[in-house]
Amino acid sequence: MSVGTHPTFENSPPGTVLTSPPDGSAVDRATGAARRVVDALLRTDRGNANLARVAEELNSIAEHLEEHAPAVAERLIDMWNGEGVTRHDPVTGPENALAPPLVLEGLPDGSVRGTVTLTIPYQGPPGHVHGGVSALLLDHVLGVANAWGGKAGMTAQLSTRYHRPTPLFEPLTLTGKLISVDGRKITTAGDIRTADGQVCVSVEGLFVDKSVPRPR
Ligand SMILES: CCCCCCCC(=O)SCCNC(=O)CCNC(=O)[C@H](O)C(C)(C)COP(=O)(O)OP(=O)(O)OC[C@H]1O[C@@H](n2cnc3c(N)ncnc32)[C@H](O)[C@@H]1OP(=O)(O)O
Repeated sequence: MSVGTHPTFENSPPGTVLTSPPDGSAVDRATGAARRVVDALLRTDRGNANLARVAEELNSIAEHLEEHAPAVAERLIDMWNGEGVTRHDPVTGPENALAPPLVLEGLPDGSVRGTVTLTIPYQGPPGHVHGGVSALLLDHVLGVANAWGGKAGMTAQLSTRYHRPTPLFEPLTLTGKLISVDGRKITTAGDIRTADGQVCVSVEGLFVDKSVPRPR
């Protein structure tokens, strides 16, 4: 799949931001607030006497948003309108409260890199990141690395090795790089490291040059 107007390491300066950073718009600020709510709900005292009222208020906010939501088909067209850098995906999307969100930059050697600190909503083992969350983040990082490398595709296989538990509450650096292209098959590798360089998770992905058509 051609990467169209996507920046690549051959046509763009090092440090090019490859994801959509939060831009201070109302939707980004609302999404940031929703992330705080998810985190705070997990942290607040279970006996917090105001939780019944919190439930009522959050349901009222959800009803307001639903009342203003166009048909899903229409929203999907709108979401996929543009140059292809998404604002809604669950890893980098500033409009998606499930996304940490991770910001990725392109490096001159063809790799991509981003740093993120994950908190309780992403917990698996006590005090550490859920393995599925690590795989989700790395799958996306590899996808962005493919685009930066000049050849995008869909994940066919993601082989994940968990070297040591990945800590919450500390900056983690995620990297990915397109390694080779063989016909329609793209091999890409990446990892998650702690600030002192310890590898917690490494992945190798096989991507196949194919895409799902954008909604119109
Ligand atoms: C910038 C945004 C970043 C976003 C990153 C997010 C990435 C994603 O999450 S993508 C979503 C998850 N992935 C999917 O849903 C993919 C679902 N699967 C499919 O659509 C297809 O099966 C797909 C694309 C993997 C293969 O497509 P298809 O056209 O059927 O390929 P096919 O002709 O069978 O195979 C092509 C080659 O790949 C190989 N291959 C295909 N699948 C696999 C596999 N799972 N394991 C090993 N080899 C495979 C085949 O053997 C073949 O090799 P060769 O050319 O040497 O004979």
